[in-house]
Amino acid sequence: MSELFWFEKYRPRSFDEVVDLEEVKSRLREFVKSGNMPHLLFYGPPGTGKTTMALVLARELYGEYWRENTLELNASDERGINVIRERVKEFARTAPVGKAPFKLVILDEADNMTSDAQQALRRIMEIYAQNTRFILLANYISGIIEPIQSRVVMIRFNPLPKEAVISRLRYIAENEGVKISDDALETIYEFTQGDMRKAINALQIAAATEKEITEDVVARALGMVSPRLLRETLQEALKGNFSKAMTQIYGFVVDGGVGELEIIRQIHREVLRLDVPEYVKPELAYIIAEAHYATLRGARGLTQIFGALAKIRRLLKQAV
Ligand SMILES: Nc1ncnc2c1ncn2[C@@H]1O[C@H](COP(=O)(O)OP(=O)(O)OP(=O)(O)O)[C@@H](O)[C@H]1O
Repeated sequence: MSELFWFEKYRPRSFDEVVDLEEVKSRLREFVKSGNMPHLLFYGPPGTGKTTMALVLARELYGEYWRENTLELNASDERGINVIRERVKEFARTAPVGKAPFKLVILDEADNMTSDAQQALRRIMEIYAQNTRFILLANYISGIIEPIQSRVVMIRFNPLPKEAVISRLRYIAENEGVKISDDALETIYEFTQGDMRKAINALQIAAATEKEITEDVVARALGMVSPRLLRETLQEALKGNFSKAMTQIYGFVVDGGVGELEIIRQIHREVLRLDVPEYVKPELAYIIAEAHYATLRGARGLTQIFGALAKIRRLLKQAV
C-alpha cells in the first residue's frame, strides 16, 4: 500500500542510497562500526531525512533482524506517555536478536509531547538504557526539554540542497520511465525548498498528468504559475505595460486557478532576484509583505498584486 507513494517506494534502505547528509552518515557509520551508540535526537524541518536515517541506521545495525529489534512509536499518539511506557517495557523485556547489544526505539514527533510527558520519557530512557537506545525525532529543538537535550547527542537536519534533491528526482523519474526537463526539476525544487518528501510527491503528481514533464506541467500540477511566465509578466509590469501584465495575472488566477497568495509568494521570489541595487531589496520585500498581509486579512488579492507591482515599478524607476 505504502509503495503507492513514491516517497515511500524510494525511501533509501542503506547509507549509500541516502543523498547528501555526508556528515550525519559518517557519524552514524561510526556507531555501527563500534557497535555502540548514545541516545540520539534528530531535529529539523519536515522531509529532510530524519525518519529515513533512523530506519537506515536500524538496517545497518541489525541487518535482516532490523524489524525485530526496532520499535517505532509516535509521540503524538493521544493515548499518551503510559502507552509509550508499556510498549517500551514490553519491547525491552527480551534481548536483542543479532550482533548489536541493544534494541532501538524510534520516537517520532517528540516535540509534540508536553513537558510532563517528556520528563516521564526521560525516566523511561534511563530505566531501559541497559538494553535500548532511543532516537527521538523532532521538527523543533525548542520543543524538547533541557534534561532530555543534555542526555542525547543532537543531530541537526537541514533543508536538502538543490543538487541533492534534483539528482534524487532524476533517479526516480528514470526508474519510473518519466521524462522531465531541467526547468521542471528546478521548478519542483523552488516549490519545495529542500523538503524531499514534498519534492518526490510533486514529481509523482506531475507524472500522473503527463509522461513528459515540462515546467508548465509541474506548475499546473502544483497550482503555481510557471516561473518563466511569471518572470515575463513581471518584466512587462516593470516596463510599464501594465494592462498586459494585469491581464496575464488575471488569467493566472481566473483561468489557471492559481491562488493569489501563491502568486504573491512567487513574485516575492522573483523580485528579490532582480538585478537591482542591494539597498532597494528590503523596500521591495516590504511592499510585497504588505500585499501579502492585506490579502491574508481578506483584502482582494488581485488588487493587492496590482498595487504592489505599481509600487515596485515606481521604486525601481527612482533607484536606477
Ligand atoms: N537524504 C535523502 N536521500 C534520499 N531520499 C530522501 C532523503 N531524505 C528524505 N528522503 C525521501 O523523503 C521522504 C521523507 O523523508 P523522511 O520521512 O526521512 O523525512 P523526515 O525528516 O522524517 O520528515 P518529518 O519531520 O515530516 O517526519 C523519504 O521517504 C525519502 O523518500
